[in-house]
Order: sequence, then C-alpha cells, then structure tokens
Amino acid sequence: MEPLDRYRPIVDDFEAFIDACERPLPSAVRVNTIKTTVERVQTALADADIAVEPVDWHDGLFVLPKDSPGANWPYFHGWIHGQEEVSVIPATVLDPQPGDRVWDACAAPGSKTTQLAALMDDTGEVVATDNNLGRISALRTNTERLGATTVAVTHEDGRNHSLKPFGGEGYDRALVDVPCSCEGTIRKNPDTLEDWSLSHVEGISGVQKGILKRAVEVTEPGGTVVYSTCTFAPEENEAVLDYVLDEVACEIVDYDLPLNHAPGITEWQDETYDPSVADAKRIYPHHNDTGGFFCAKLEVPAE
Ligand SMILES: C[S@@+](CC[C@H](N)C(=O)[O-])C[C@H]1O[C@@H](n2cnc3c(N)ncnc32)[C@H](O)[C@@H]1O
Repeated sequence: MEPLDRYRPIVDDFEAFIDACERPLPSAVRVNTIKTTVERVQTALADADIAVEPVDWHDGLFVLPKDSPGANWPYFHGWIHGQEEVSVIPATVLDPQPGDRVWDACAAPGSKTTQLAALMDDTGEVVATDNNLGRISALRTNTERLGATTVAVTHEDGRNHSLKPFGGEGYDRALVDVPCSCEGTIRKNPDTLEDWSLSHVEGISGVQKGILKRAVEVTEPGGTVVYSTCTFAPEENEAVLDYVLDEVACEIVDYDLPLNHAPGITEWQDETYDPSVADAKRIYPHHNDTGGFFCAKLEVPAE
C-alpha cells in the first residue's frame, strides 16, 4: 500500500500492519465528566439500546457498535464526545491537575481541549489555539456543548504564540497535537493517502518544529509538554523531537502507556536521532486495533 511501504523497515509485523490499515476503525466515545458520570452515560446508552464496550485501559471510554446512530441525546447534552481510542492518549500523558495553566497549541475541533478541561475538573485555564477560523468555530461549539468554561480560544499561528496565561508568566503544561500527514487515520479516512507527498511531509515537519519549540519556550521551568501526531512519518515525529532537543532546553522522558506500542526510532534513512527519542511511543493500528499514533513526553528543566 503506497506510501506506507516506506515503513517496512521499521514496523514490526508489516503484513499485520497493512491488514489492520485496510480495516474500518471502530468508533469510540469519551464520557464528559464535566457534565455527568460514567454510570449515568452507561444507563442512558443502554436505555437507547446502544450496546457499548468499555475500553479496559481508560476509564469512561467506550467503543460503539458498528451500526450505532451518530447522534443521540447524550451527545447533544454534552454527556459524551466522539473520540477514538488513541486520541485520548496525549491529554492522559500530560496529566493536567486542577488549577493548572495549560496551552493547547493546535486545539480545533477541541477533543483534547475538552478532555484537558475535564481532567482539571473545569478549573484553572486552558488556552486553546488554532490558526484555522473554520475549525475554531467547531472548537467553540464543542467547548460550549461539553460545558468547558475555563477554555480561552485564540486564533493565531502557534509558532508565534505570545499570550501569557492568567496570573502567570508561562504555562504549567502544553499539549502540542500538531497538523500532520495523517497517515494513521487511514482506517477512518481511506482517501487520506491520495494526496500524500514527501514534499508535504517535509514542509509540515517545519511547522511542527516551530510549534513544539514555541511550546517549550512558553512552558515554565519544571513544566511538561506532550507532542503527538497521527502519522508514522519519522520526519514528523522523531526528527521534530531531535530538532527541538538541539534548539531549546528540554528533555524527552519515558512514561507508562498501558497499550501495545513500539519505541521511537533512532535511525531513519540517512539520519540518526538523539537516543532519548526512543522514549517516545509509536502505536501501530495492528497493535491494539486502533488508529496509528505517535506520542512523546518532554520536560522543561527546573531552574
Ligand atoms: C491534529 S489537528 C488538532 C486536533 C485537536 N487537538 C483535537 O484533539 O481536536 C491539528 C490542528 O492544527 C491546526 N494548525 C495547523 N497549523 C497551525 C499553526 N501553525 N498554529 C496553530 N494551529 C495550527 C489545524 O487547523 C488543526 O486544527
């Protein structure tokens, strides 16, 4: 399957990987604990004859049956939000605490912004930035539907982010869920690779580097930054981390991920990356029957 063939040297069990990429993706919903509880959602979905499967590693996340209706009253009331399994990883790894100041650098349409607000019990502050006005409109709608009152939306290029959080010089944490070539979404969008080109991968890599660098710069000493993509391309993953390690003071740290995964790679074609990028996690679709994903945790040294 072009262009995924380029990953044959780095993917464990390449045939299983391609098989999984050709299967449709199961849909999932996250319970919005700002407005309700897991138990109330389970009752409401059972009453609506929607038989959901709980995801064992993440509380309040459910896989939907294949033929389930897209819209139902728990959705309209903001009790649930459609969010696939791997998409909940970055906010979970960032682990924001109530009262924190958090920057969500590429926020629209707000799945992770609203997850962050829920993890913080809708306290503190989430500054949610995006450079696309149309997508910001979806971000605002989701934020309102899900009742996340502590979210402030900014329309700007994340590379130039200059807003200071309320009452602070910098952020406690930043989430950097960058625009990417989306190779890992092929199960959801089978056309996603039709416009794939190496020049796009290389171009978007420059944007990703700029946004991640800015996130490290605006995070307070001792703070945490999480970087994620839904793509397999090392140019958009390990190469971005390697660049930022050289440019600004930060380190990549290991974290627990209770899902099957592979380590970040330290060599790709003619490039060698800093050994610490191996602490990033690659999640391939055949590992857990999900979409593809990449996620790294960075720490800004305390002064
Ligand atoms: C992967 S999507 C984010 C998904 C979002 N985090 C969520 O969970 O709903 C990447 C987003 O980055 C935005 N984006 C692209 N270039 C940007 C830039 N230079 N600065 C900020 N946002 C950007 C896109 O408009 C898109 O909404």
